[in-house]
Amino acid sequence: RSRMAACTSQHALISVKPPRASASFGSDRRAGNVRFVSATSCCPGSRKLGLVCASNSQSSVIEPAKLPSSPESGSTPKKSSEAALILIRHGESLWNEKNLFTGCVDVPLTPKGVNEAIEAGKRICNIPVDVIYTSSLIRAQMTAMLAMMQHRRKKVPIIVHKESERAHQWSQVYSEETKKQSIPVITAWQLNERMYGELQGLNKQETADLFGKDQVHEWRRSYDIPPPNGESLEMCAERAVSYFKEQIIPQLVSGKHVMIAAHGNSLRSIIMHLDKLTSQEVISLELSTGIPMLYIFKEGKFIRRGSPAGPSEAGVYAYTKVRVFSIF
Ligand SMILES: O=C(O)[C@H](O)COP(=O)(O)O
Repeated sequence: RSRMAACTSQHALISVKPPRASASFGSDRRAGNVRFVSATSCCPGSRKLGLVCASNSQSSVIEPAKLPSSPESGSTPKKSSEAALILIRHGESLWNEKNLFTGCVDVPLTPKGVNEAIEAGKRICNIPVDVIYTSSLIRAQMTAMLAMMQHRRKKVPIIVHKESERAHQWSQVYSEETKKQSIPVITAWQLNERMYGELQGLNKQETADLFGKDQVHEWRRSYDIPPPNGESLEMCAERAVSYFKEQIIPQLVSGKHVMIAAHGNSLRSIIMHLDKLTSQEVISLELSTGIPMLYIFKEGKFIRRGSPAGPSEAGVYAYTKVRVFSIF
């Protein structure tokens, strides 16, 4: 708490309120998964500038979040001036576990990743979700599905197949009632992890030993320097943020609550856009696996609400100083 207060006064980015439900916070409570690392200490394990303090931080900045409501039934939400946007980086994959560059290689979750996805689902179980977007990669899809299994509405997430006319036709649902109990899951390659080029499959530590720590850090975190024959974050942002603007924002504008399950770098590029981070600031943005982040879309603006807390703290959310950004 005092650490956080110090952090707040130092960087003036987080507003602190005493945790109301601190007694019920579990030991794994994580305040958020957006972490800035660069200079002085903000939270244990991070080195500066907590937009939201690093995961594993005991204390959190919380405030009851006012969440948009969702109609209790019906697949078409009423037009609302507020909509929830949940972003989740997939849980740990088999190659995260082995510390291998993964990029667009389609690797499944580990048992730990499965658990992370389930825990993520518990954190968002009370937040309405009308439509889910995932990348075309299995680790993001597994995460989305496992998370939705925890949702209190118990709607069935159904992947929308549009890869061919036949796939589309053959996956039709002919009951309006059943449709109401379903959530469409739209998969899009544009949300895939950045393509890591010739680093895919290489061990991150061994690559750093071979090419030097600084070179590998530049490939992994710089904005516009691509790894050999791969995508820079800027290139990844071109497709991911364009898709977000063209396909996802219209859903939010129409009042639909959206969840996106994607990847470290495709989500970094979207967060960079939402939070108007500079190409310097995004270097220090790290996302943990399996921790959801909540934004409220209201009147054309995104309000960052941090990371929803676990189920024992229903109604209490990690909260960062509200930064409002207009998309228009
Ligand atoms: O593709 C990968 O290897 C990871 O998902 C993200 O890796 P990074 O943290 O090295 O960008």
